[in-house]
Amino acid sequence: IKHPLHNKWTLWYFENDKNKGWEENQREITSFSTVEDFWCVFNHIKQASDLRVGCDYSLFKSGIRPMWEDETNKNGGRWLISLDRKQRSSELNAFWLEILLCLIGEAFDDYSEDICGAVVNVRAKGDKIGIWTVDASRSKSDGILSIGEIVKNALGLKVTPPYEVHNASAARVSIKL
Ligand SMILES: CN(C)c1nc(=O)c2c([nH]1)N([C@@H]1O[C@H](COP(=O)(O)OP(=O)(O)O)[C@@H](O)[C@H]1O)CN2C
Repeated sequence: IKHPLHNKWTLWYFENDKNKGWEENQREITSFSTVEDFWCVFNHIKQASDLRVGCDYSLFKSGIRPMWEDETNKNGGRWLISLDRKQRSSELNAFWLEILLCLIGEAFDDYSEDICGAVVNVRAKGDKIGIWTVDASRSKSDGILSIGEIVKNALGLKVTPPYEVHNASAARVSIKL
């Protein structure tokens, strides 16, 4: 029998088609709920480092869309790991796989409930990995800090990455627009 995961997860792919809206460019690839099916999907698709710049992968709990506007994301935020260009060849794929395994393996102990998903952005200016949590308010700060600590240790980061609140990010975009 296959080994069931605690949650069902959905993998999304974002390709930057200028003729379409951002939301239209977010495409659902597939969902899985066993360890074996995770590896089938993961071994079948391109590595993050092989994606064209401007593309993303997102892995979110099924039912949560990989966007700020989703009910479950709208009050949340993300731990944001920004890589420099040379880390694409040396660490991007290893970091992304490590984060995926933390997610499906519920590595955040009793704060795994606060996890929505994770995003990897492949960008010319430097790749990014975001771990999205459900609520950025002070009421969830110990969960956020604990998740950040586990991510920092899992990736062996020397410095603690920043945690960004989505509505600030969304506001920044609207101001920029
Ligand atoms: C529903 N909706 C429109 C919407 N909902 C969203 O949730 C959402 C967006 N739009 N995003 C748009 O992508 C641009 C690049 O962000 P980037 O994170 O790819 O990073 P770069 O600037 O390409 O490095 C953002 O500036 C924003 O325009 C980003 N984003 C998460």
